Amino acid sequence: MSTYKLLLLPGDGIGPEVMAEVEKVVGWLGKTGLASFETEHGHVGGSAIDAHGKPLSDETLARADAADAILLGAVGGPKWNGIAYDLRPEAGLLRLRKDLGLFANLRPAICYPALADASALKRELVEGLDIMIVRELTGGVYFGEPKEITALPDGSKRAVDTQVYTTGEIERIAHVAFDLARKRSGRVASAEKNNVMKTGVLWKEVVTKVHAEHYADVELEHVLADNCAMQLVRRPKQFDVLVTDNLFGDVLSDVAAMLTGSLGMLPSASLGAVDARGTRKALYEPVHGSAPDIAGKGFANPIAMIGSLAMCLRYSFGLGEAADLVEGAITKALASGARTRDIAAEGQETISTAQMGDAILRELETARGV
Ligand SMILES: NC(=O)c1ccc[n+]([C@@H]2O[C@H](COP(=O)([O-])OP(=O)(O)OC[C@H]3O[C@@H](n4cnc5c(N)ncnc54)[C@H](O)[C@@H]3O)[C@@H](O)[C@H]2O)c1
Ligand SMILES: CC(C)[C@H](C(=O)O)[C@@H](O)C(=O)O
Ligand SMILES: [Mg+2]
Repeated sequence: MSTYKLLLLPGDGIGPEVMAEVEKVVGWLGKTGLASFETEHGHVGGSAIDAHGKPLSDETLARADAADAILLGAVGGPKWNGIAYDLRPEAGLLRLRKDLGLFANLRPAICYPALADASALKRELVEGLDIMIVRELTGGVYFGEPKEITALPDGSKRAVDTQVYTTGEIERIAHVAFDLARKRSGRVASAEKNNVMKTGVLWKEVVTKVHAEHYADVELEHVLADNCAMQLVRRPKQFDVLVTDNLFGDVLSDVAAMLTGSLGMLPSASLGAVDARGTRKALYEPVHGSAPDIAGKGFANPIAMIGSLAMCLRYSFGLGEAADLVEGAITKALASGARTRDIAAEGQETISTAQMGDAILRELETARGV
């Protein structure tokens, strides 16, 4: 069996707390022989600023580049609020995404059966919900130049962010979305704002062309991003694969999270292009952030982080059965009533981050007959 090199970057706030639970699962997979890992740890974000004076050291970037996959907790927090823009914790994560070419961010929003009543919406609107948001991750307004704040003669300031997309950037994310749709329900919705943005005009044009030339068997719908946000809340099950740009994808995935019960439920995979050897760079992280409001209290939900490991098993290592096992254990732990605070109904008993990790481990052991 291959041994996979995993770089663990816990980061800040609740990042290390949820990473500790994923490490239990990584250890269990190794012990049972379902997968073999060599793990190493590194710093990113605020923890890297504290350790090396910058949010991502060249050495950590080199180790990330050499790893078979990266698991990341979360970055950021009030401790680093006053720091210069390019040195903030979030800049470390953005550099990792950009320098490793992780352009395709998959953010599945699945409503687990036991959580249909924990959703922000009525049960019938979310029961069976399974949306795959495909977010472009290395372009758009996050990286476009110029990006600056300049002083004006009257003493006030002018801030500029630039949204840029090229045909090639849109084509490759469109292919990811259409290929995924073929394995799912065969439907793609593409969200942009071609009514006010040139990048939206190009986005729609390129997605339409890729569809016509290669994916006539897939159903394509174009939707304006603001309407898309509303539709996600009005009738979310109309969507299957939802492809969109970097900024809209960031916002729409947080909206989708609340359909599943909590931001603590959404995992993600950030994938690069497939190389000649058939491998690709990949980073797996929860959609949520460092949650400073609950950090250190021991009640963060580790499911988004553990679900991100399941995505890693599936997308980086082709270990679909192990991924199913982990996702099945999450489903069963929830079905047995395990609830961190964010997904508990009023009056329902809650458990800690570590107890949720243990509940998932117990279900893994039961499933393997250990
Ligand atoms: N990928 C990342 O590392 C990432 C993602 C988003 C935000 N951030 C950063 O995190 C910091 C805090 O941002 P924020 O507060 O706007 O967003 P956040 O995602 O950290 O938290 C938003 C809300 O969701 C709750 N929440 C998040 N994850 C949870 C979990 N696993 N279990 C239970 N509750 C959870 C938090 O308690 C908070 O109330 C900022 O510095 C931001 O830039 C980082
Ligand atoms: C922390 C921040 C840079 C990041 C983003 O905006 O992409 C986060 O919100 C996310 O969703 O991963
Ligand atoms: Mg976000």
